[in-house]
Amino acid sequence: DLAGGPKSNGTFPKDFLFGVSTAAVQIEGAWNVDGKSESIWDYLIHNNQSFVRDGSNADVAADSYHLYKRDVEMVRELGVDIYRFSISWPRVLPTGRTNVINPKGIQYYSNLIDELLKYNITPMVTMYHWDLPQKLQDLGGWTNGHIVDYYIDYANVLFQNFGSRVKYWVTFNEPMQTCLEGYGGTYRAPALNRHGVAEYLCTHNLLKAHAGAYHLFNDTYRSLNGGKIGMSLDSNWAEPKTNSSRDKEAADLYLKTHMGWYAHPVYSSEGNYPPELIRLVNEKSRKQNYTRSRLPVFSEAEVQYIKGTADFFGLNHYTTYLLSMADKEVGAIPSHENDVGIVRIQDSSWPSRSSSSWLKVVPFGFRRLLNYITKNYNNVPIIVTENGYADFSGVADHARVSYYSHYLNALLHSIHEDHANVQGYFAWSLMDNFEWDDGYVSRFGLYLVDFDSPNKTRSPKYSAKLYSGVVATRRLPENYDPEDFTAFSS
Ligand SMILES: O=S(=O)(O)CCCN1CCN(CCO[C@@H]2O[C@H](CO)[C@@H](O)[C@H](O)[C@H]2O)CC1
Repeated sequence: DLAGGPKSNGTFPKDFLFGVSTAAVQIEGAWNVDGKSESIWDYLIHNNQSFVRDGSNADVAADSYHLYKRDVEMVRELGVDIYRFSISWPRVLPTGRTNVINPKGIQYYSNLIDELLKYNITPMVTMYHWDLPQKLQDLGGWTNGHIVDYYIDYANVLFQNFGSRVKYWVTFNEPMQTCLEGYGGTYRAPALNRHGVAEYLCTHNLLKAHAGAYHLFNDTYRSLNGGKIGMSLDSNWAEPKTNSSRDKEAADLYLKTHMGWYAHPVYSSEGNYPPELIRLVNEKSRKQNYTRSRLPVFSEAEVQYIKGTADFFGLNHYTTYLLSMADKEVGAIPSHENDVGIVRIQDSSWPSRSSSSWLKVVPFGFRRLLNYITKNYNNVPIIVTENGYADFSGVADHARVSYYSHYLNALLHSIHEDHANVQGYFAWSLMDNFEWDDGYVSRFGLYLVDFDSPNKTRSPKYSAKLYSGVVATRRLPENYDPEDFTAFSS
């Protein structure tokens, strides 16, 4: 049964935070306007025409750099409490370093924050949503240990300029996408593809950078301004392919070596990388004649420095996979995939019809993942910072209405029956935007964007009405049926 349970008659608590999310590269445009320098995404897309499915780029995107007041108006129309957007490092620090602080970059984000506060909407800032300044990538980017200090200096500029008005901070959006797919693969910028080595160096430095920003916030800014800081991790739910103990082991190992790769060092009571990952990479490295493991080692001091560096667990969730242990070598040698040795598929019976081929509709997976996090990370406060559905376009988005209804129903069960400490939920995304390698083909917005119109006209889809209704009433629509997946049948 796909549903996350029967129709919940629970309601969302009064103080439950409903929000909506976006990211700089995907909405702002103005890629080289008013002093902004090139990000690794500008560089990748401009130099690899075939990278984006529709040959498009993010040079203008939804032009939010100029249209942010319309964006805030949409946030108001949805009636949500909080708006999660990201700050572009190369827009604020064009050299990547603090020797040049771009006043027009600071001004843009200051204007956006003031516009939100004017209408009593709480800003949530994602400090890094994949857009490293290219000038820092030229120095090795996240594989260069000095990036830790460069990021902490960048964080300090944000806390100094916006800390009195911003109360929710996310240090990194989906670090695994940056490291595993960007440094260990070609799916994300900088598409370095040094699998087996660079994804581990990237993660090692990124976790130190995250901890450095947390301690700076905690030691210097929290007493001044209050506020909360965390990280947003992306995770699929991992269901065993069969009931065999090996498949159950595979599902558990997947969560430990993907989400846990970042969650164990920060949110577990022991800290450090998950023991399973340490063992697997050590064994493979030895067989491959490396003198030392390809997984860098945290000193005991570093383990303690990184442990506990978050006030909440940010979770980005979309879909579910079926897991089994590989019975032969998988992936490139060396690679994280080969080190872990797991095979993941999706059940062909799961409803999809999404423009994003990986997005299958599996509400029970959301409930089980929230349960898993609650059980394995000491009932940590969870904020779902992204959840949503992609289609090819149109305002009569019945599939997206159904997706949100099913996932919000699963969330209600997770809160009321499973007692997960979920404090907020953000829909991805406020509007259609640049969906990375999918360009403008795959659309996630609650608002449709007409990218051909000069004003990038935004219009509410049916799902905007669904979502604003849930926010206002704190419950699902009366006519919601958890067994109804007809919206996904082609
Ligand atoms: O099975 S495959 O390996 O062939 C492809 C699976 C890739 N998924 C894609 C979604 N991603 C997290 C989503 O990524 C997030 O969600 C949004 C929608 O994508 C993005 O627009 C956001 O910027 C991003 O934060 C996790 C990995």
